[in-house]
Amino acid sequence: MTTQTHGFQTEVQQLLQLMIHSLYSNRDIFLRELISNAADAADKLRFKALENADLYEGDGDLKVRIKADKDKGTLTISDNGIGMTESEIVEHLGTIAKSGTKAFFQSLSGDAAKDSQLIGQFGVGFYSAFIVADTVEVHSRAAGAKEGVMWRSKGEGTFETGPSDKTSRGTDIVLFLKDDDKDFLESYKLEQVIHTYSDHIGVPVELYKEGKEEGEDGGFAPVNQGTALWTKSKSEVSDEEYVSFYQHLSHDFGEPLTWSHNKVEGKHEYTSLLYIPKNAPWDLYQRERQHGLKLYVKRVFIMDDAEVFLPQYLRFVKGLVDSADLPLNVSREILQDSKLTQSMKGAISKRILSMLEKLAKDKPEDYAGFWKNFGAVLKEGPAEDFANREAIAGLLRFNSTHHDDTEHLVSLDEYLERMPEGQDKIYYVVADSFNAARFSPHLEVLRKKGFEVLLLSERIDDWMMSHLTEYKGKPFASATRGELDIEATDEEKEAEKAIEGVLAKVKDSLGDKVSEVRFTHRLTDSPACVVTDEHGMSSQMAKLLASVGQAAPEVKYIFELNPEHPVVKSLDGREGENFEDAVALLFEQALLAERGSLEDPSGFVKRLNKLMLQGL
Ligand SMILES: Nc1ncnc2c1ncn2[C@@H]1O[C@H](COP(=O)(O)OP(=O)(O)OP(=O)(O)O)[C@@H](O)[C@H]1O
Repeated sequence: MTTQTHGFQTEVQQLLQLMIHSLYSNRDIFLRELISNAADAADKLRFKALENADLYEGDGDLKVRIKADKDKGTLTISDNGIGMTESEIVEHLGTIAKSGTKAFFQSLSGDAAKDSQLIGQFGVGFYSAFIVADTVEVHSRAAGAKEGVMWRSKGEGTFETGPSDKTSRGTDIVLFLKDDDKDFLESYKLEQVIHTYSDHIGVPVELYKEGKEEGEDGGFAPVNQGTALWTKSKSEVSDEEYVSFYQHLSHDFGEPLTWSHNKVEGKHEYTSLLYIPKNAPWDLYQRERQHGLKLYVKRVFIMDDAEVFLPQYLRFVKGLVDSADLPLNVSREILQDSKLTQSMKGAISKRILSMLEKLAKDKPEDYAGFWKNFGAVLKEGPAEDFANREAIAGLLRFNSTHHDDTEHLVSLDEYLERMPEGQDKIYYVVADSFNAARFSPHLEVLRKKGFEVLLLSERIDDWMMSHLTEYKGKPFASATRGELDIEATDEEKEAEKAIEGVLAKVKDSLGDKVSEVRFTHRLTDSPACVVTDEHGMSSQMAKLLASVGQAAPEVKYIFELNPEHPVVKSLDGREGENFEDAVALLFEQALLAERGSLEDPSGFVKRLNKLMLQGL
């Protein structure tokens, strides 16, 4: 083997120039790239050795070793993986073997900030060594080869190759660090970076410890554990290990409620490890809060908080995904546009929902705890995740007229199970508080018929219900919106007939304040109520909009009268001011029950006092 000088492919020269300037603020990544290459070299050897175990040459204990030499100012990253032959080293470390490389370089703008982003996405690989080194020397001996090969470059257009005296299998990458980057000779710095990037990669990473006796381990001590926990099969991992891994992953001191560990094979290949925490983090409702899964690609850590794998309404989930299909240099931007990520997100969402279903079924008490902490977040689900609406609905919990207290919650399945014959809808009411919902006049007839009504009073509820149309084939029906579709009895019809003329007079009296006046059968004890149109804006939605400072159109109510109520019946005989006052009072009490407040409370009080005086 002779010593030779080679020119880098034009694109490599461009990459080197751009990268050194634009990636300096992320200089740590060189270590990730080189460790990841070393781990890949181990993986490749393992794969080849499946067919030819001789390639191990008696050394199957694959690892990565990192040694800093302060006297020489060098940092060496060594592996005993597959190694490279002379022709391989010239090809791999002299060119960029990626399709679209030319077009990529043409797309660069010359603006360092923009380009650094693009270069980061492109992937810098081995060449990132030049971010911190002014000279890089590689010594490699390929598995099965007799001779070693040397590669050396200053990263300026050319590189040299020649014989190397390396006899052991694998590759040593020797970085002659620039003066400004000598901090990478310090073990604390190395340990920190190695921990961040390779804590759970499948190959042990060892660091040379100064002053440690050079025994059998040659002075090296492990920095990472060398086994990616999620790569083990479920049966190999104990509950304690899952819990401690959760704590490591989430920085949560507590224990998770449950977890799910899955290897997916087939069209896409990935492993996911997903945890449901027991406690909500303090910033769960802060919009700018980071959330997402840790992303690994082939066991190499890529990024924290990869939010693309989790919908917002499942943002409390902690965990990781390890993909075999994504490229190592994948960026957030690429993930965002990738079909693969979208399909993984879909599958992961389903997985989490079924994990919650299982928890609800097997450990209802734990599920109740989960609901208390995260229920309000899950309620965002029907609006965000159309495809999984039914599954999400099945996980929702409600107060209902069945228990008539705030303590007991019911699921939709329980509701359906109890549904009496003749009932074909799931009735609910949304009000400002539990009691306002519970005592809402709109429920009177439903209660009388023995129909259960879900009582909702959280801010998000009205918005959530507007995204739920049915569950297991049964439509949802708001007790306060639209018609109730409950057939009137003969007596009710007669009562209506008797005071038919009243409707038009009441409408005249109220004018624009209401959109319509009609008789209703939803009331038994109350004389009147207001309802909103099936498609119109509800009181709660209007309040929600107002609370976030948005202009809400005025809610136009339909005023409904109970034809069997004596006060309503009495309208027929009233005239003039007496009639006007009675109508106004009926309307105002209906508004009070619906909204809890009036626009003109003093007018209401005056009318009420007048009525009391008459009664004295
Ligand atoms: N430690 C090593 N042992 C054996 N081969 C190596 C080693 N480091 C690099 N190589 C070879 O050099 C090639 C180029 O490495 P480089 O890091 O530039 O790109 P890559 O690993 O293919 O892609 P990327 O890093 O963008 O995922 C590798 O594909 C591999 O064949």
